[in-house]
Amino acid sequence: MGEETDRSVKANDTRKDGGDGNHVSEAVQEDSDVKYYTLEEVQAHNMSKDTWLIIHDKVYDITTFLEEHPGGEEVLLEQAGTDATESFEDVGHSTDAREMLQQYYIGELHMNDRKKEAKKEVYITTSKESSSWTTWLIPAVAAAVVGIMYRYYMLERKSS
Ligand code: HEM
Repeated sequence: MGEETDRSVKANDTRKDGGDGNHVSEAVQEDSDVKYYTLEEVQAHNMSKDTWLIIHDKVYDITTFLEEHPGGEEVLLEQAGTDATESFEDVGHSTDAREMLQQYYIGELHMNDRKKEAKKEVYITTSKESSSWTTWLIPAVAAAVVGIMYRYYMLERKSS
Protein backbone atom coordinates (compact mmCIF):
# COMPACT_ATOMS: atom_id res chain seq x y z
CA MET A 1 0.00 0.00 0.00
CA GLY A 2 3.07 2.17 -0.07
CA GLU A 3 2.29 3.53 -3.48
CA GLU A 4 -1.04 5.08 -2.67
CA THR A 5 0.36 6.55 0.51
CA ASP A 6 2.96 8.36 -1.51
CA ARG A 7 0.50 9.51 -4.13
CA SER A 8 -2.24 10.51 -1.78
CA VAL A 9 -2.55 14.20 -1.30
CA LYS A 10 -2.24 15.41 2.24
CA ALA A 11 -4.62 18.20 3.03
CA ASN A 12 -1.90 20.51 4.25
CA ASP A 13 0.48 19.67 1.46
CA THR A 14 -0.20 22.84 -0.46
CA ARG A 15 3.39 23.34 -1.51
CA LYS A 16 3.07 20.35 -3.82
CA ASP A 17 0.58 22.35 -5.83
CA GLY A 18 3.09 25.05 -6.49
CA GLY A 19 2.05 27.26 -3.59
CA ASP A 20 4.75 29.30 -1.95
CA GLY A 21 3.87 28.06 1.49
CA ASN A 22 2.61 31.41 2.67
CA HIS A 23 -0.92 30.89 1.50
CA VAL A 24 -2.03 27.87 3.45
CA SER A 25 -5.67 28.55 4.05
CA GLU A 26 -7.05 28.19 7.56
CA ALA A 27 -9.75 25.75 6.49
CA VAL A 28 -7.14 23.40 5.09
CA GLN A 29 -4.98 23.66 8.16
CA GLU A 30 -7.89 22.71 10.40
CA ASP A 31 -8.08 19.16 9.11
CA SER A 32 -4.44 18.64 8.42
CA ASP A 33 -4.62 15.04 9.66
CA VAL A 34 -7.23 14.08 7.11
CA LYS A 35 -5.92 12.13 4.19
CA TYR A 36 -7.30 12.83 0.74
CA TYR A 37 -7.47 10.21 -1.98
CA THR A 38 -8.14 10.74 -5.64
CA LEU A 39 -10.81 8.70 -7.41
CA GLU A 40 -8.05 7.06 -9.42
CA GLU A 41 -6.36 5.84 -6.26
CA VAL A 42 -9.57 4.44 -4.87
CA GLN A 43 -10.31 2.69 -8.15
CA ALA A 44 -7.06 0.75 -7.85
CA HIS A 45 -8.38 -1.01 -4.73
CA ASN A 46 -11.03 -3.04 -6.45
CA MET A 47 -10.20 -6.62 -5.51
CA SER A 48 -11.17 -8.94 -2.69
CA LYS A 49 -7.75 -8.74 -1.07
CA ASP A 50 -7.80 -4.99 -1.16
CA THR A 51 -11.20 -3.36 -1.23
CA TRP A 52 -11.90 0.32 -0.90
CA LEU A 53 -15.07 2.19 -1.61
CA ILE A 54 -16.50 5.65 -1.33
CA ILE A 55 -19.64 6.54 0.56
CA HIS A 56 -20.65 10.18 0.86
CA ASP A 57 -17.22 11.41 -0.23
CA LYS A 58 -15.49 9.37 2.46
CA VAL A 59 -13.12 6.56 1.63
CA TYR A 60 -13.37 3.21 3.40
CA ASP A 61 -11.04 0.24 3.37
CA ILE A 62 -13.51 -2.59 3.82
CA THR A 63 -11.15 -5.48 3.03
CA THR A 64 -11.59 -7.03 6.47
CA PHE A 65 -15.33 -6.41 6.47
CA LEU A 66 -16.16 -8.32 3.28
CA GLU A 67 -16.81 -11.63 5.02
CA GLU A 68 -18.68 -10.00 7.86
CA HIS A 69 -21.10 -8.01 5.73
CA PRO A 70 -24.65 -9.22 6.50
CA GLY A 71 -25.62 -8.41 2.91
CA GLY A 72 -22.86 -10.64 1.55
CA GLU A 73 -19.43 -10.20 0.07
CA GLU A 74 -20.64 -10.14 -3.54
CA VAL A 75 -22.49 -6.83 -3.37
CA LEU A 76 -19.48 -5.14 -1.84
CA LEU A 77 -17.10 -6.51 -4.44
CA GLU A 78 -19.38 -5.21 -7.18
CA GLN A 79 -18.89 -1.75 -5.71
CA ALA A 80 -15.19 -2.13 -4.96
CA GLY A 81 -13.15 0.88 -6.02
CA THR A 82 -16.21 2.95 -6.84
CA ASP A 83 -18.57 5.42 -5.28
CA ALA A 84 -21.07 3.15 -3.54
CA THR A 85 -23.13 5.94 -2.00
CA GLU A 86 -26.21 5.25 -4.07
CA SER A 87 -26.24 1.48 -3.53
CA PHE A 88 -25.52 1.96 0.16
CA GLU A 89 -28.45 4.34 0.51
CA ASP A 90 -30.76 2.28 -1.71
CA VAL A 91 -30.52 -0.63 0.74
CA GLY A 92 -31.65 1.64 3.57
CA HIS A 93 -28.90 0.62 5.94
CA SER A 94 -29.61 0.90 9.66
CA THR A 95 -27.99 3.37 12.05
CA ASP A 96 -25.85 0.47 13.29
CA ALA A 97 -24.57 -0.07 9.77
CA ARG A 98 -23.76 3.64 9.45
CA GLU A 99 -21.87 3.58 12.73
CA MET A 100 -19.91 0.54 11.57
CA LEU A 101 -18.59 2.59 8.69
CA GLN A 102 -16.35 4.56 11.05
CA GLN A 103 -14.22 1.50 11.72
CA TYR A 104 -13.21 1.35 8.08
CA TYR A 105 -12.73 5.05 7.42
CA ILE A 106 -9.34 5.91 5.93
CA GLY A 107 -9.85 9.36 4.47
CA GLU A 108 -11.72 11.72 2.21
CA LEU A 109 -12.29 11.78 -1.51
CA HIS A 110 -10.24 14.55 -3.08
CA MET A 111 -12.25 17.72 -3.66
CA ASN A 112 -11.62 17.65 -7.41
CA ASP A 113 -13.22 14.23 -7.71
CA ARG A 114 -16.35 14.97 -5.76
CA LYS A 115 -19.60 14.97 -7.66
CA LYS A 116 -20.99 18.40 -8.00
CA GLU A 117 -24.14 18.34 -5.96
CA ALA A 118 -27.15 20.11 -7.34
CA LYS A 119 -26.84 23.61 -6.03
CA LYS A 120 -28.79 23.94 -2.88
CA GLU A 121 -30.86 27.09 -2.84
CA VAL A 122 -30.00 29.01 0.25
CA TYR A 123 -32.38 31.68 1.29
CA ILE A 124 -31.07 34.10 3.83
CA THR A 125 -33.87 35.84 5.57
CA THR A 126 -33.13 39.30 6.77
CA SER A 127 -35.21 41.12 9.33
CA LYS A 128 -36.88 43.04 6.51
CA GLU A 129 -38.19 39.86 4.98
CA SER A 130 -41.29 37.77 5.36
CA SER A 131 -40.57 35.67 8.40
CA SER A 132 -40.80 38.70 10.69
CA TRP A 133 -43.98 39.04 12.74
CA THR A 134 -44.09 42.76 11.88
CA THR A 135 -45.13 41.90 8.32
CA TRP A 136 -48.61 40.88 9.45
CA LEU A 137 -48.89 42.94 12.64
CA ILE A 138 -48.52 46.36 10.97
CA PRO A 139 -51.31 45.84 8.38
CA ALA A 140 -53.50 44.31 11.10
CA VAL A 141 -53.08 47.36 13.36
CA ALA A 142 -53.62 49.71 10.41
CA ALA A 143 -56.84 47.87 9.48
CA ALA A 144 -58.06 48.03 13.07
CA VAL A 145 -57.39 51.80 13.26
CA VAL A 146 -59.22 52.41 9.98
CA GLY A 147 -62.14 50.29 11.24
CA ILE A 148 -62.40 52.25 14.50
CA MET A 149 -62.20 55.60 12.69
CA TYR A 150 -64.89 54.49 10.28
CA ARG A 151 -67.21 53.56 13.19
CA TYR A 152 -66.67 56.92 14.85
CA TYR A 153 -67.34 58.64 11.54
CA MET A 154 -70.61 56.73 11.12
CA LEU A 155 -71.69 57.45 14.71
CA GLU A 156 -70.85 61.11 14.21
CA ARG A 157 -72.99 61.23 11.07
CA LYS A 158 -75.92 59.53 12.77
CA SER A 159 -75.92 61.92 15.72
CA SER A 160 -75.69 65.08 13.62
C1 HEM B 1 -18.80 -0.46 4.54
C2 HEM B 1 -20.00 -0.32 4.06
C3 HEM B 1 -21.15 -1.12 4.54
C4 HEM B 1 -21.50 -1.47 5.81
C5 HEM B 1 -20.77 -1.12 7.11
C6 HEM B 1 -22.69 -2.29 5.71
C7 HEM B 1 -23.34 -2.85 6.77
C8 HEM B 1 -24.47 -3.61 6.67
C9 HEM B 1 -25.23 -4.09 7.80
C10 HEM B 1 -24.89 -3.88 9.26
C11 HEM B 1 -26.29 -4.77 7.30
C12 HEM B 1 -27.42 -5.45 8.11
C13 HEM B 1 -28.70 -4.62 7.98
C14 HEM B 1 -28.54 -3.23 8.58
O1 HEM B 1 -28.16 -3.12 9.76
O2 HEM B 1 -28.80 -2.25 7.85
C15 HEM B 1 -26.19 -4.74 5.87
C16 HEM B 1 -27.07 -5.33 5.02
C17 HEM B 1 -27.01 -5.23 3.67
N1 HEM B 1 -26.15 -4.48 2.95
FE1 HEM B 1 -24.58 -3.46 3.66
N2 HEM B 1 -23.05 -2.40 4.40
C18 HEM B 1 -22.14 -1.70 3.66
C19 HEM B 1 -22.13 -1.50 2.31
C20 HEM B 1 -23.07 -2.00 1.47
C21 HEM B 1 -23.13 -1.73 0.07
C22 HEM B 1 -22.18 -0.81 -0.69
C23 HEM B 1 -24.19 -2.42 -0.41
C24 HEM B 1 -24.74 -2.46 -1.80
C25 HEM B 1 -24.10 -2.71 -2.84
C26 HEM B 1 -24.78 -3.15 0.68
C27 HEM B 1 -25.84 -4.00 0.57
C28 HEM B 1 -26.44 -4.62 1.62
C29 HEM B 1 -27.54 -5.53 1.48
C30 HEM B 1 -28.19 -5.97 0.17
C31 HEM B 1 -27.90 -5.92 2.76
C32 HEM B 1 -28.97 -6.89 3.16
C33 HEM B 1 -30.24 -6.12 3.44
C34 HEM B 1 -31.32 -7.05 3.89
O3 HEM B 1 -31.10 -8.25 3.95
O4 HEM B 1 -32.36 -6.51 4.25
N3 HEM B 1 -24.08 -2.86 1.81
N4 HEM B 1 -25.09 -4.00 5.53
